[in-house]
Amino acid sequence: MRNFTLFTLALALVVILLGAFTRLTDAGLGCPDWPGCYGYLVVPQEHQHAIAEARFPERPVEMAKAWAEMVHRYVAGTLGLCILALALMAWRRPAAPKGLPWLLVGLVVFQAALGMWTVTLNLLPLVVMGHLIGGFSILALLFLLWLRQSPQRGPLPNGTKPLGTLAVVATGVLLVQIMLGGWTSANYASLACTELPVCEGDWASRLDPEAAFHPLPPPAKSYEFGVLDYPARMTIHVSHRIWALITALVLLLLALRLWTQGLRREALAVTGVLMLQLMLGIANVVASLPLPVAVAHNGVAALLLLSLVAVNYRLWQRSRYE
Ligand code: HEM
Repeated sequence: MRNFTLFTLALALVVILLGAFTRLTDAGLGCPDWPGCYGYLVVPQEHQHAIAEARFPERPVEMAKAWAEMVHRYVAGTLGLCILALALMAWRRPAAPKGLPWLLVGLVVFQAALGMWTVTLNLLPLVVMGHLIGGFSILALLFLLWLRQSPQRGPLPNGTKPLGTLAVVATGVLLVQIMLGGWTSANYASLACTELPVCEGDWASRLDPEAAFHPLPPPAKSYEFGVLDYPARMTIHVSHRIWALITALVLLLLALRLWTQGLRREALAVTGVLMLQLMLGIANVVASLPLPVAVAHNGVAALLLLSLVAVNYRLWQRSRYE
């Protein structure tokens, strides 16, 4: 079951990367219906285009986008089945964790509903960001499930006790940063500031937090390419940058404390992945969001979250020795 959990974890990472690819290639509405594609089980063939376009006249078939969307759905469906299989395996094994696999089943069902609403609500930013967070939560919990089946590591060095709280705070700070990233992407605010390190123009006097963080944007037929005006998008972008600074400081403090307490492997993992993520974020801005960089920025955010799950697990597992 441990190996199958690892396989499912890897599959979840693939689904997250496919989701980022779909979002970043503007293929989220590549199939305007759900769960089918223009009413078909697979992407409509050339000879079916006329019928497909009669069903959805406002959305001519674009094969590349439809394929991106459907591949994401098929692989996500496979992930859902693997999670269900994990829950059934755990149920039959007396020593296996029981609650976590079924929590994952519930989450993956909700995630499928969010995937449906992403399409039916025409990329409403709250749903798009929620779908991203759902994916990250599934990944983090699968990793936790794998850790719980892994051999126990030795007792912690003395003095690491207070680090547990710092690790939880750092995870909270990182989650806010991931949400802000998802909000940046879902509101098409990625290119609202093009200069570094500070946004161009009189940005500070034009901030509009109310419009930027209102959960529901002004009603629109579709939210593809964003509906917020420039000050709101710029505010979202700037917030993601400023919170990145706070995240970096908190995570570096955690890494420093881990290092001095002898947990060097954990300290190096957090620092290394954080540095990579910051470089990818900066490259996003400098090079105007190249697709591979933007997809990698999403994937490395997921890895950063996993590094903190590992740190928390290590620090809090001490209760088993006490
Ligand atoms: C700890 C640091 C950071 C984390 C965890 C993080 C995380 C994220 C996440 C999860 C997304 C959403 C990606 C998606 O929807 O596919 C995102 C988007 C973005 N991030 Fe970051 N980020 C960090 C730092 C930065 C920095 C320092 C910059 C620039 C200076 C930056 C620029 C961007 C941009 C432009 C986007 C939008 C890309 C898009 O449209 O997909 N990020 N970030």
